[in-house]
Amino acid sequence: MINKLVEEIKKKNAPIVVGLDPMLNYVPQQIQKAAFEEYGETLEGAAEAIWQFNKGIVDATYDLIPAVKPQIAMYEQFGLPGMAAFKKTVDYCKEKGLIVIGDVKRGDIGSTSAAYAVGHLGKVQVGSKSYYGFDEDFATVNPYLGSDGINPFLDVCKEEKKGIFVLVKTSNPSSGEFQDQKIDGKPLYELVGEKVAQWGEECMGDTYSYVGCVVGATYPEMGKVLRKIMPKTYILVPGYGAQGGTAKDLAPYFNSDGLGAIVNSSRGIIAAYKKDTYAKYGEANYADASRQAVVDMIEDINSVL
Ligand SMILES: O=c1ccn([C@@H]2O[C@H](COP(=O)(O)O)[C@@H](O)[C@H]2O)c(=O)[nH]1
Repeated sequence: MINKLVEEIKKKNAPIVVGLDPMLNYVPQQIQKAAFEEYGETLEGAAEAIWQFNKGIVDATYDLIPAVKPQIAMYEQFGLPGMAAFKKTVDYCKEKGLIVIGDVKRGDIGSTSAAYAVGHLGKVQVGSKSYYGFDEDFATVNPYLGSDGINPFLDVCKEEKKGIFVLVKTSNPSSGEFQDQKIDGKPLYELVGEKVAQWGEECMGDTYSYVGCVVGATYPEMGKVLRKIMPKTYILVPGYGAQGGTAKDLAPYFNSDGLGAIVNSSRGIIAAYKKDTYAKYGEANYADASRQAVVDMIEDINSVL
């Protein structure tokens, strides 16, 4: 899957991923109204509304982008109907030829991580049969439990030809509380980066490993150091746009081949119609606003490569 990700990024000349993080207050009134008329103001109604919203955005942008990153928390908040909307979104994006990065941030003791890996990337055995659960192409993984928590994901990735993105330096303001702490003079995020490079060596695609990492756009100096520590690791970069990361910060996340990083924007794309720049589209044409925001983001990122 890492080879396909690289191919699609090159083909579309778009090192970006659209984050499908639907909040109900981003969903235009006409979509909410139709969903609530059918299902009432219920969890089912909310799930239908976010699914229809996502579908509109995917239909308007899939030809421009290589990948999407649905954030599972935004679906989970609506309970089982929300999880069904997550699955529907994953399946629909794959039908449209998009690579799906499940932003699920899993990781636990070995046996539990194995179940997460099977549920999100692999197949679960039921008697003599086996079934895919959510079936994303990549999943984000929290490395805090160490190799025990990562290895089951690597096993499933090898079998299924899928991949993971391991949290190395997250974009949020308090990420330094633990991640920047020094151990024998080295910040923890660097130690995790070294470990990611090591895990990745035995999981190589053609040029990049299918063990990727997450480094926030909001910490460009650290991004520069981490790029060097993990030359063959694809970096998923959240924090562009709504969190303040800018294109000029991002050049050091890429390798000299112009590859090696994929930049995420969620609110900046899916709620573009709420921003002054795209207000002319209006709520009814929210998907057209998202398309224009994607075009602008691609141009912005490519301008620094
Ligand atoms: O370090 C991290 C890791 C994950 N995220 C996730 O990315 C998106 C960002 O959304 P925006 O609206 O573009 O800010 C969201 O799903 C986060 O959970 C992150 O921001 N930082």
